[in-house]
Amino acid sequence: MTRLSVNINKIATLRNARGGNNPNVAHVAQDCERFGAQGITIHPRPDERHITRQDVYDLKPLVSTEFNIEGYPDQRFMDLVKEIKPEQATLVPDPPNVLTSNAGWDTIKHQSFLKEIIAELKKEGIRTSIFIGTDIALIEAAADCGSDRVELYTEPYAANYAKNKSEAVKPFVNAAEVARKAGLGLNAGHDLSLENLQYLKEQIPELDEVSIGHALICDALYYGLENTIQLYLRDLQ
Ligand SMILES: CC(=O)[C@@H](O)[C@H](O)COP(=O)(O)O
Ligand SMILES: NCC(=O)COP(=O)(O)O
Repeated sequence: MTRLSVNINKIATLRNARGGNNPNVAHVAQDCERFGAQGITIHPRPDERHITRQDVYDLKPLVSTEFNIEGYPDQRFMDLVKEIKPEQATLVPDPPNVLTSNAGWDTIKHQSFLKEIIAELKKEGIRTSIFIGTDIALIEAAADCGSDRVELYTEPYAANYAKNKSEAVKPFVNAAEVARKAGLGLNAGHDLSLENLQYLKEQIPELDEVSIGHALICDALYYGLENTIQLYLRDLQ
């Protein structure tokens, strides 16, 4: 079964736009779970452009499925994650000012750093995932870092899907095979949508989890949040 983890960053973006508490991020997270989401993902960035530190504390006691916290593992992130103890921490190589995540880790260049971080998180009982591209050597190096899982950065797949979906998915199918052989669990995320999700799942049925935010929240403006979550779950059958 591939779990759908709904990334609620954009709910916080809308809330922050007016400075109040509408939409209520914690209530939306609970509703996402009630509508069938099998996880909640957040990415508390240093500038708090969407998810704030307080949101993380507010969400912790309420998330009843799987809580996945993404971010660059600086001291701020590590202290927060070790205190909150989510089911999963996803390590993302984002610099503070990046518009959105736009690359995976160089797990060869940063191997000693990542090994240390992952050991620290696993000591707390937190499952680890490394956000990564489809480079075979880097995926093998992710296993050497001791990570439980990798999350395939799927923006290149989404960007090329309309042009030629079979070509777009090939690197990801290969990467999934290498991850499996290396004993890594397999997540995927970034720019997944109702256009491209079903084909990805058909080509990589062994996916453990997809985390989806931007497109899903945009779809919810038209279909409603409950219907939208059901549509994404349908595409993961
Ligand atoms: C790691 C990943 O692909 C997403 O969590 C992405 O970081 C979303 O971040 P924004 O919602 O800030 O674009
Ligand atoms: N890890 C990917 C994620 O959480 C959501 O990415 P997106 O769907 O907002 O592009």
